Amino acid sequence: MKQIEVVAAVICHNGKFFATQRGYGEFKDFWEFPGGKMEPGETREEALKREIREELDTEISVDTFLTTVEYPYPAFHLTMHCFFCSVRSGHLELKEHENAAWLRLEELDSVDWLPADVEVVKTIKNH
Ligand SMILES: Nc1nc2c([nH]c(=O)n2[C@@H]2O[C@H](COP(=O)(O)OP(=O)(O)OP(=O)(O)O)[C@@H](O)[C@H]2O)c(=O)[nH]1
Repeated sequence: MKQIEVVAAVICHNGKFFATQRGYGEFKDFWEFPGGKMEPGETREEALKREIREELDTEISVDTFLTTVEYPYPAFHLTMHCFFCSVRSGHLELKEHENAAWLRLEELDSVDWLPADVEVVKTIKNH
C-alpha cells in the first residue's frame, strides 16, 4: 500500500480556524486544512511553511503540534501531522483552492471535511 506523509496547518486568528476547499482531484469540493506532502530532507515545519507559501502566498509561524492522524484511504495510507499556526505576513490568497472560510469552533461541523480531517476537527474541539 502506498504511504504518504502530509503536514497540515490549522491557522487560527481571533478564535477562528482557516479552512480551505479543494479545487481539483478526487476530493474536489471537500474541505481540508491547507498543507501537503513532505519532500525528502524537509522537517515538518519546513514543509508546512513551503506549502502555505505555495498555496496561499503567506508566511506562517508554526506554533504548536496538534495531532498526527493515520487514515487508510482505499488508494493509500495517509499520515498527517497537524499544527496550530498563525499568519506572519500575507493575505491567504487562494492560489489552488476554490474557496476558504474562517470558522468558529461551533461552525467547524458546517462544512464537508475530507475523511481524515473529521478526526482532526474532533481533536480541535477537545483541545
Ligand atoms: N493538505 C491536506 N491534505 C489532506 C488533508 N486531509 C487529507 O486527507 N489530505 C490528503 O493528503 C494528500 C495531500 O496531498 P497534497 O495536498 O499534496 O495534494 P494532492 O493530492 O492534490 O497532491 P498533488 O498536488 O501532488 O497531486 C491528499 O491526498 C489529500 O486528500 C488536509 O487536511 N490537508
